[in-house]
Amino acid sequence: MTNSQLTLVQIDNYGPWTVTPNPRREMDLQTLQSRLFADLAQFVGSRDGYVFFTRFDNMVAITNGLDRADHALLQETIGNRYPVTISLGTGVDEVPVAALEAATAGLQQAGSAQDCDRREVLAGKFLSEAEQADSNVRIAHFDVNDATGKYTDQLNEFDSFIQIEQGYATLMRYLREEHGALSFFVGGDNIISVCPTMDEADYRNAIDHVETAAGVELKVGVGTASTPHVAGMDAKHALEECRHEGTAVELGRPPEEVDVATD
Ligand SMILES: Nc1nc2c(ncn2[C@@H]2O[C@H](COP(=O)(O)OP(=O)(O)OP(=O)(O)O)[C@@H](O)[C@H]2O)c(=O)[nH]1
Repeated sequence: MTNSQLTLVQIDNYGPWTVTPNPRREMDLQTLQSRLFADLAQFVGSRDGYVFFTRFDNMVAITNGLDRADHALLQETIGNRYPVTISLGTGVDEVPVAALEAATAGLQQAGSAQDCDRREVLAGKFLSEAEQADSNVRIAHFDVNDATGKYTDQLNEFDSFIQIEQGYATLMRYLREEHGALSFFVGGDNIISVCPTMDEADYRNAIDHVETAAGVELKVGVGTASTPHVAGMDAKHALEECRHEGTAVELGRPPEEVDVATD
């Protein structure tokens, strides 16, 4: 079955820290945030998960394949190396937004993001070993058609950015509202979504909606597997098939074929 295990990563009491004893230099905060994201990407990615920077003070990870001990180790290693600590909330559901709601509830029940005594909370449900073996996560990798020719080589960077961001904003809202899928901008013209069970027409409707509402043309490759990395790789291969065939939507291979592949 499709089952997403999502983790909300929240920097503890970060707002007050950024201004104590005085407001800190903005580029120092940006350095800390991007290094923390890089360390999370390394830790989660090496265990075949995905993490997205979202607002940097709060980040969202897809953690199918990572258990409670992995999460506790992540908190320990960040706490040892950074001037801030992180709380982690987890949730599991067929519908990604429901998994994130559950993950969020665990942290919100433990206190506010800005409580000075709420630190390193680890709350929520994890897939059991048996559930992990029986579950698949679905990754959709969206890409703007000919972003280089239409935007990068034609417009200044800010106007290109507006186009890409408008496409992203339209897609993220549509998939969230229609399907409970969660979409994340990952750089360039790429958006990665964690999705519940959706068919080809659902993806096509999403792409049509973005073209009509924002004037941005997308294509998408979809992968389904036991971990985000394996599902995401199959999505990338499916996207290459879109490029090759000139199609807008390619659903990858069935999970039983994807999970035994070595790429
Ligand atoms: N995060 C991420 N970014 C990528 C990936 N592939 C390409 N990009 C980014 O996307 C930008 C545009 O590359 P493409 O999407 O290949 O180029 P395009 O001009 O849109 O051409 P087509 O996609 O073939 O229509 C690159 O400069 C990269 O920044 C990827 O797999 N992941």
